[in-house]
Amino acid sequence: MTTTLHSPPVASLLTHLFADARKTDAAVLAPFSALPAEERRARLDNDPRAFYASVAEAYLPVSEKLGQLLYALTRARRARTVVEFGTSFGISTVHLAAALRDGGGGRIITTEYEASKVRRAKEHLTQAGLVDLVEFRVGDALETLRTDVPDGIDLVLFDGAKPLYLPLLRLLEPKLGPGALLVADNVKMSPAFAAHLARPEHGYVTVPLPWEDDDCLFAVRAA
Ligand SMILES: C[S@@+](CC[C@H](N)C(=O)[O-])C[C@H]1O[C@@H](n2cnc3c(N)ncnc32)[C@H](O)[C@@H]1O
Repeated sequence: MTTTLHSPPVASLLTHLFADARKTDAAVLAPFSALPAEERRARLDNDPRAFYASVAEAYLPVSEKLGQLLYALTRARRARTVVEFGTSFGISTVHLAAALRDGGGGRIITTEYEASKVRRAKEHLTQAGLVDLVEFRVGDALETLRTDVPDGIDLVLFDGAKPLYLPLLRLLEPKLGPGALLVADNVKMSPAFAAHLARPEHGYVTVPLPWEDDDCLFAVRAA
């Protein structure tokens, strides 16, 4: 028996997308990577909209490991409702949607600034045979997720502009179901978000994922 994640159309699409991402991102991000660390940090923190527009050709995907974890968590949670902040070209969305398919269905609401990225993400989800599970919202997540988000969210992936992690969490908190799962990538760049989750009175149990090449945080809404 094979999962949707490992089935031929999805597995070969992901192999191709990860390979293209390695090649494309190295080229697109080269000028940014050449800047001093402080300058890179300032660009990301001060004007994330301009930063993401300047690298709109880059995938900036989750790692293969994090993709596998997203699939596993979505299945384990028996998720029906998933929210994703940061669609890009849809690599993480494919993992989440494959898990929903294997778990019996559901809906991913995913949101992205760049309309050109959403077009490509839709193509990828269509190639994977998973597009029916995904609702794409184009625009700033703080606006696109302000309305029409159902109660009882099972899992949220935070993978967009880091200064928005905490405001978005606050926006979505009333909609989180008991035991909801949160996964945040590059969380060191969002210390206020990590600090909010770490305070016992906020009701989360958090686990940093100890991956040397990535800084992800996993949290459960436990109370
Ligand atoms: C790290 S990439 C997402 C990668 C994607 N999750 C994947 O694994 O393929 C971040 C994306 O979030 C988008 N983004 C950043 N801030 C956003 C915001 N405030 N609203 C909507 N999209 C945003 C960027 O344009 C970029 O494409």
